[in-house]
Amino acid sequence: MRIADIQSHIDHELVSKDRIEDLISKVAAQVSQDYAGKDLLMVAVLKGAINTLAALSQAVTIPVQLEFMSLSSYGSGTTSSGSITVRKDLDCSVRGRHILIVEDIIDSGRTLRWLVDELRSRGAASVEVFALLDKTCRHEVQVDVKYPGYVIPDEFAVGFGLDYDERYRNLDSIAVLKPQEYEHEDQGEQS
Ligand SMILES: O=P(O)(O)OC[C@H]1O[C@H](OP(=O)(O)OP(=O)(O)O)[C@H](O)[C@@H]1O
Ligand code: HPA
Ligand SMILES: [Mg+2]
Repeated sequence: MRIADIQSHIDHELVSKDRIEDLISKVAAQVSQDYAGKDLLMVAVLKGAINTLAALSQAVTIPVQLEFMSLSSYGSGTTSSGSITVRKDLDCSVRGRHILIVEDIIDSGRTLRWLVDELRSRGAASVEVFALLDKTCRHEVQVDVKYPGYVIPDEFAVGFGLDYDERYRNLDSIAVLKPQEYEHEDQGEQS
């Protein structure tokens, strides 16, 4: 789905499809070089990272293993609940493995902080991060990112895996919705 298909819902584009592809191909080249000859396990944080993982894993030139963990803290709103829910854990042990966490966005940083600490405590040999988007102005905790993505402003983004209330994940670029699209949000609800 493109912005033109849902134009009446979209306020503005933040990152075009071309810029997403450009960044992912550069990161893929670097990852292929950095992990050449190593046994790399890419861990995608579902659901948001689904598109980023698909694109990155196809663009690398080395064999990698793909695993998934489903974490949630936003639910149906635009603010973090502050607590991470594990909806699905990994199917394999990470002990002694080189891990690249693949994320769609760093906002407060809490999801990644939790996951990096968790994988290290499970005995991973190394844990690095690629996140397609980064709202640096909203970080509440510190996270080291080896492969940085695009810095975006403090606006709630959708597309390329990112949702608002489970919608818009299948948009092929990153955009901000019109204000009225967010208006049904219950301000009292922790999502
Ligand atoms: O830096 P943070 O403030 O922790 O926010 C980032 C996380 O929030 C979103 O996940 P969400 O909880 O919406 O789950 P989803 O990926 O299934 O949409 C996003 O996909 C990241 O995983
Ligand atoms: O801007 C965002 N969009 C979608 N999901 C998110 N999770 C944290 N920040 C965001
Ligand atoms: Mg979400």
